Amino acid sequence: MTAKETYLKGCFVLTPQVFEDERGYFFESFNKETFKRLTSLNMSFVQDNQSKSNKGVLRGLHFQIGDHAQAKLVRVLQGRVLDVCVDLRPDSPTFKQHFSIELSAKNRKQLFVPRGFAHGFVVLEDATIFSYKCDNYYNKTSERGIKYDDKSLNIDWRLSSEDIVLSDKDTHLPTLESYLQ
Ligand SMILES: Cc1cn([C@H]2C[C@H](O)[C@@H](COP(=O)(O)OP(=O)(O)O[C@H]3O[C@@H](C)C(=O)[C@@H](O)[C@H]3O)O2)c(=O)[nH]c1=O
Repeated sequence: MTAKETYLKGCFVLTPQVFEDERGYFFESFNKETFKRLTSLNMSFVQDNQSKSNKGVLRGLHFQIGDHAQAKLVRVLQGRVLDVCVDLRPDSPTFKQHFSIELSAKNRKQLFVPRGFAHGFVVLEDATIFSYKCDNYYNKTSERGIKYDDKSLNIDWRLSSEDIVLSDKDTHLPTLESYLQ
């Protein structure tokens, strides 16, 4: 496994070491000790989530607030996404800046999204299976979000808005400016 910190402090891209042989492949998708050695973070993940979506589905930008804030370790088991996280830590030098990366079953990359970030992804292939670990439990009343096409964030989602499929909830998310007020 290798880990590279992005320009957003505490946000890492991880790439596992893959062992291939005549049977197929093997890799450690998460190892608490290795993760700690590479990132200096002693994570205790408590919930694993999985979702399946077709091309064009965009989930995000989501986060939980207060004591229910979540760090997430995200990856793709099948297919391909463009994954995006936004630094919403008011005291961070990169407040309101975002990082995006293609995650796929092929590249096996993982993104570690710290607490205090919004997170979302757009699916680039049908039947994409997305999987993530969270260090805090789901709490419905603490859920918040920012609209994916927020003008001030100016995220390049690669797909045009006509090709993007949102949940009803995600259609009605506020802009960053109105959320911060
Ligand atoms: C996130 C979540 C949802 N649910 C339920 C609520 C709802 O009925 C159904 C679908 O939920 P959502 O529409 O919120 O699912 P989704 O839009 O996939 O939400 C996820 O998006 C990505 C980008 C994230 O970063 C995640 O943290 C999470 O917010 O699943 C849980 O039971 N546990 C959970 O942890």
